[in-house]
Amino acid sequence: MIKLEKVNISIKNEPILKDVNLNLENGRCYGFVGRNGSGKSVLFKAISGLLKIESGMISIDGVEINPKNPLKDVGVIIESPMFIASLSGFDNLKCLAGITKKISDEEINSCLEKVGLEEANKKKFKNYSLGMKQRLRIAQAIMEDPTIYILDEPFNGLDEKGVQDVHEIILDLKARKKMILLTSHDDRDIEKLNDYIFKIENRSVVNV
Ligand SMILES: Nc1ncnc2c1ncn2[C@@H]1O[C@H](COP(=O)(O)OP(=O)(O)OP(=O)(O)O)[C@@H](O)[C@H]1O
Repeated sequence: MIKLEKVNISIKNEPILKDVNLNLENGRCYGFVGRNGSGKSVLFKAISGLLKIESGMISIDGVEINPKNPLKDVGVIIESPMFIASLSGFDNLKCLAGITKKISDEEINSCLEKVGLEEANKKKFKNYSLGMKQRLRIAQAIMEDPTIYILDEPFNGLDEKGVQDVHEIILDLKARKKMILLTSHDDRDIEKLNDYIFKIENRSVVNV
């Protein structure tokens, strides 16, 4: 379980989130909504351990998460990962998979297939369209089959088929009892996929 207790976050002395308390359990999908700039990405970065909080505590199963001890076993889409422009989609994923050496080439290919990039996986990343880049980010987040998924706007730039593919991927993750944190500006994604919805408003996170 991921727990946030009285979490306060400021960036450059500007308070962004105040007194956030959350209990996030395995096997659930949590949707976060809120206006542009309300703090969704900042919250996701803090939960991932990519950002230092001002006060309070973020923990997983009792162990503190912070930039010195970031969340592990997690697939993250927050900022653009550093894909290499001159490499194909497959080679980019192979490079990243090489860090942990957990998965085979076949598993990478099956992931590319899941996100609908089987045809394009030999094209260089620099020649990918916006939607293809987003599909590759999703493949990268799911490829090692982590337990937790932190997906900030995973539907950005996707066409209708792409949105449908990612819905199916998320429903499959839910069926396999993964924890998913999700943001989307489209209420249809949020309503279809999430068990719980939180709104970020006036620096607070409230139940919807
Ligand atoms: N690196 C940064 N430096 C300064 N301010 C920042 C930085 N990152 C985020 N912020 C500020 O934190 C606030 C929350 O930003 P955040 O990106 O979390 O919003 P969001 O809810 O994800 O918005 P959107 O829906 O547009 O993606 C904004 O006021 C933003 O300007």
